Amino acid sequence: MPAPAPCVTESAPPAIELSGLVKEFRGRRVVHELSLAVPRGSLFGLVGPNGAGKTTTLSMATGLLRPTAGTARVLGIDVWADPAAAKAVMGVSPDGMRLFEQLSGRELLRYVGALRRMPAEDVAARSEELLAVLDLAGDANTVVADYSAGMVKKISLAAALIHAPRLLVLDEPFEAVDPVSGQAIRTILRRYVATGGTVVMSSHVMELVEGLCDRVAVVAGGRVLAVDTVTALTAGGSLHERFLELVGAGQLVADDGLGWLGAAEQPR
Ligand SMILES: Nc1ncnc2c1ncn2[C@@H]1O[C@H](COP(=O)(O)OP(=O)(O)OP(=O)(O)O)[C@@H](O)[C@H]1O
Repeated sequence: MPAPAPCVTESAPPAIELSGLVKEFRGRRVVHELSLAVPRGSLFGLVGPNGAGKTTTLSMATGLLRPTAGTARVLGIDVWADPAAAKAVMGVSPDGMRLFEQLSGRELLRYVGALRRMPAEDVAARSEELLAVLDLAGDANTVVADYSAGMVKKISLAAALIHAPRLLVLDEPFEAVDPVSGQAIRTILRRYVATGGTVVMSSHVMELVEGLCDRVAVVAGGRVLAVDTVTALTAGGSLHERFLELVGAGQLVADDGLGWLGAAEQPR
């Protein structure tokens, strides 16, 4: 697997530094002056309920969505002032981003490698290795349009990794991925961080974040409710419990809610 270039120094700026990020869609504010620092070398989880602003925040942090206000820096580079430099040090797997679907998985990786101006022989070797570890070798010549949702997630991760970036930003990387591939991805991410990389990933699966990540931020309503090490945040409980405490039980169905949804006799 390609290892990220080592870059860790005491005084180095954080892997991601978001300051006062705001996003408004047609006047509706969905991210509210959000500030967050992700230390280098972390495996950082971003969790929050549906509509919390995770994808919007990650999109602003990676140069995919222009903030209404605020700044985003990756490894010290201002994403919106110097997007080319910022994108060169990042690998991004956005949620729902359309890939070049008429290319096969192998062609897509070669294309991404060429866009990254990598030597063709490196791209070829890394592509085959990534396809193998992600269990896509048998479908390497299938067009991405014919991939399942889980296969699309995996080829998108491979495309994000191919240039051995120093920072990986992954929106729901495990969604729709089978357990065997999930295990392979966990191993890849742990090894990547152990060799100097930083991962920021969003997920809805608390157990996954608790078992994999070392730091976590809980986001709701476009604001950071808590950010800490997983150990500190879950002290005395699980991330699942802590998440429900932080986000509130307002989203839960009241005991007497949906009373009509049951095995009651249906009217004839
Ligand atoms: N292009 C858009 N136009 C208008 N509103 C948007 C747009 N994209 C996102 N939103 C709104 O911004 C809010 C945050 O959405 P976002 O997709 O960032 O949440 P999320 O935390 O990633 O949710 P999920 O866990 O469901 O994927 C939601 O209220 C959503 O409706």
